[in-house]
Amino acid sequence: MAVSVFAPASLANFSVGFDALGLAVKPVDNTLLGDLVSVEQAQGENSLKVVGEFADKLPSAPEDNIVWSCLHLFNEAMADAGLATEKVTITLEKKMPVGSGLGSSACSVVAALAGLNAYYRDCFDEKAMLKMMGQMEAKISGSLHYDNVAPCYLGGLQLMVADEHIISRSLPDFKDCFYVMAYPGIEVSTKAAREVLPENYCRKDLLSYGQNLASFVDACHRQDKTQAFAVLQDVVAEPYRQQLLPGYEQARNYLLAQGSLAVGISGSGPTLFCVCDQQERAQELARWLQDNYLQTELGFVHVCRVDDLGARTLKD
Ligand SMILES: Nc1ncnc2c1ncn2[C@@H]1O[C@H](COP(=O)(O)OP(=O)(O)OP(=O)(O)O)[C@@H](O)[C@H]1O
Ligand SMILES: N[C@@H](CCO)C(=O)O
Repeated sequence: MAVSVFAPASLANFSVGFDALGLAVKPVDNTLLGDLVSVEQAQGENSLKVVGEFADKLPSAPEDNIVWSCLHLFNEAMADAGLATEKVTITLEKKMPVGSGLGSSACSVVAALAGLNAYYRDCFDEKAMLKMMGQMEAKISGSLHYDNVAPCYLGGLQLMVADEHIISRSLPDFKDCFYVMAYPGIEVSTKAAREVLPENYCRKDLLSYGQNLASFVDACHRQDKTQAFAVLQDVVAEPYRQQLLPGYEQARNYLLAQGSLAVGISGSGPTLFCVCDQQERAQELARWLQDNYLQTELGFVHVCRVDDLGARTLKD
């Protein structure tokens, strides 16, 4: 039996929750923005085939692909649980640009691990899976943060909680909002974007950070859109990372002047996101970003909604 799992793009940090908030997104035109992994029984040894638009951006040796590490981690977990495994052929359809700020590695990790779990008829529960996903993200980015893998796996808006037995909780999101995601077509590695951040923050920023995040979470629970987007300001990463994003400041100023509810950096960038509550306005801003924010022919812009489903098995 072969299984195929799709894992969607995500917007980590959401400006106010560095390493602590993440939102899964899906284009309104039904484009599959994310990675696809299929798992089937092998004739011989384990193998990994990589296809798709961004396949050539990944290391050529299968052992250097994070999906291969996922297979090893999953097989170890099966062995520890006293469960038998088979040799498998894995196909990764790499639809996500690498180093994009859209959670590209998370898409591969989540699709691979969820695909393997589906293949073995859900041997592991959600928490066990999330822990493995976090471990694989940490291997790639050098630090443990769940703000891409949790929304990508579980869907919706996720808040990372400081309890390793829970890891992530769903927050109520704003169903009438559109998220315009503009990927400029250049690569910014998560590691490099973390290295530009200061070791220490001043008291003023610390206080703003706590207040913005708390106000945002409160506004989500009360479905107070005005408060939620009024406090969506990033004092932790954006001031230091915007130097890595050509044209970011100009685009941000334009989009806010045109009535966007909020503008920010998706994950570690270079993707920019802006929020609108009218689809027509979102489409207009998407066209502007297409003409003014993209740097190479690899760039794209999508008008998205929240993806409530997260990783899902696709039927043939
Ligand atoms: N299947 C895979 N998908 C993505 N990156 C992979 C994969 N396998 C190995 N890599 C390597 O992992 C690194 C991913 O880097 P990084 O964390 O900056 O990217 P990312 O996950 O695409 O970022 P972002 O979360 O900003 O989209 C790259 O060096 C890439 O070559
Ligand atoms: N929270 C992480 C997300 C990386 O995709 C960061 O901003 O470094």
